[in-house]
Amino acid sequence: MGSEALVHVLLVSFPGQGHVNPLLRLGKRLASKGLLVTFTTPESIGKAMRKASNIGEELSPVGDGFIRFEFFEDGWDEDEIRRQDLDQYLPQLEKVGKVLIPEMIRRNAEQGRPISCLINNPFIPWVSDVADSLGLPSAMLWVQSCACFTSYYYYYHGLVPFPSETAMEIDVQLPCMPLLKHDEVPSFLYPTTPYPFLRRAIMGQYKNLDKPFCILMDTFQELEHEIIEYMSKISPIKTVGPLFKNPKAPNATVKGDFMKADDCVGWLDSKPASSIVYVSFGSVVYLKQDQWDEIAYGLLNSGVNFLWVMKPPHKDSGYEVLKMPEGFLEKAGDRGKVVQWSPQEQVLAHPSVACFVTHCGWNSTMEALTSGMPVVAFPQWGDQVTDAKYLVDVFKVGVRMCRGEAENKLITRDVVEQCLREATSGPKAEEMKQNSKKWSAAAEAAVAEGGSSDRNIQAFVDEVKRRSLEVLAVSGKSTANGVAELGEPKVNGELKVVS
Ligand SMILES: O=c1c(-c2ccc(O)cc2)coc2cc(O[C@@H]3O[C@H](CO)[C@@H](O)[C@H](O)[C@H]3O)cc(O)c12
Ligand SMILES: O=c1ccn([C@@H]2O[C@H](COP(=O)(O)OP(=O)(O)O)[C@@H](O)[C@H]2O)c(=O)[nH]1
Repeated sequence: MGSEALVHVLLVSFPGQGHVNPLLRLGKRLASKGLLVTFTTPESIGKAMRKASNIGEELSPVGDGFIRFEFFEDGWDEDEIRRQDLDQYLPQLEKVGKVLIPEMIRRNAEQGRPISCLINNPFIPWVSDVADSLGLPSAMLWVQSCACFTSYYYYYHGLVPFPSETAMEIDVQLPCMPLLKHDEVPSFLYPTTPYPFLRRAIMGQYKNLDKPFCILMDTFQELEHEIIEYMSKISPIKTVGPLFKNPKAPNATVKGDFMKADDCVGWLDSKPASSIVYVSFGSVVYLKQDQWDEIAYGLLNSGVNFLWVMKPPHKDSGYEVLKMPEGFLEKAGDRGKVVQWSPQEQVLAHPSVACFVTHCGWNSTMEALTSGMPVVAFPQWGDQVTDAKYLVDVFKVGVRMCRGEAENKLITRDVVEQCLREATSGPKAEEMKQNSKKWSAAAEAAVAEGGSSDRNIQAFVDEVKRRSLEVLAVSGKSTANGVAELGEPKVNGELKVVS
């Protein structure tokens, strides 16, 4: 391969699955447009990613560019339980990151790969400070909906009243959004949330919101049209989603799963079209045993086929390990399959799958919409309750099975059964399927060449390239042509291209 010069961006991710997936997908998108991308996150997760996904030391070609990985130590022992406490872990990440990320940047420059831009996702806002201190531009990838971005923005700036100790049940009206009932507002904002540390983590990002020159979002103009237009006037947002659709680089090439997906495609293949209900609550939500049992019986009683993800709890989470009800697997027989982790993108794209019982995390929401998959909404907390509202009432692709953990209500097997029936057969199911197909087509168009998200990505890449010349001119450390020299394998092997 001949010598090539590529602009180099560094992506710094918070170590959560729902954060890594969209940032890595953005990395692949940027690489496919001809950038060199280095993806970094703490080694604790790096280890899991290397084991579960096909990640090595090498540079992987993606479209016109490349992606590579470097991990950094978070300074704690492998089995440190304080990682479970974000109020302790986030300051620790900031402390070490502010030293190690500049070192990583320096090392890359010395090796002929000067970095021109930093991109982070929420919970690690100090990445913009690192960029500032080195005279580099930074951008942030927001990994939830624009509606949630707006909700947090209005809360942070105190622009409208939100539920408070004195008025818990007030509804919230934000511009260009449907009226949110008190329990449809992102639940970290309730005064009584059991997760105030997640509110603090998100608010930390808003404190630094003026630093990134651009806020990329994993949504698309046609999906949240009015609110995107409105917020664009207030904040430098650019919609680039759905990131998981990458026409130029199939996702299978580089993945960031923390757990190896169980093989279930053969089983899906063996079932009739639209006969399976896929059930998954993402990577962090963990239900209680009594609720788990009701879902199990609801699945049995409804007569559907099902693929159910039962992930093990994190060893330090304090969650009790869930069990299937006595005799459940025997009764289900070949009608059901239970896995620890699924290849969700493949599952949602599979013709045997009829609908998705989801916790409505934003990644799952975008993946379902893009795959044309109707949903049964089972939100628990955070942005999930707002996403459920949109899936059911705005996008009209879902039936609601619950309103969230705050409701503190056991959803019985009868309700589960009724929702599954409604989502898989009859006029409502048909209508949801049609709407899903419409969103899937709109999503495809947004990421296709010349579509709204594709144009935004291209504009972002052009801007990064433009700024990279400024950065290198100022730093005076430019290589002959102002960008990283690639292609000639270096003696230390760092830049060896494997194909
Ligand atoms: O990984 C975490 C951690 C965590 C804690 C300790 C530690 O050492 C490492 C990680 C804490 O809260 C989370 C919250 C999340 O909410 C999820 O965040 C997504 C992206 O914002 C949304 O789309 C979903 O709806 C929402 O459920 C997703 C996560 O991945 C995490
Ligand atoms: O069995 C599973 C469950 C989840 N996911 C992926 O994990 C991510 C979960 O993100 P989401 O925002 O939906 O939820 P979170 O885990 O952050 O609550 C999504 O990209 C899913 O496709 C997966 O690949 N296999």
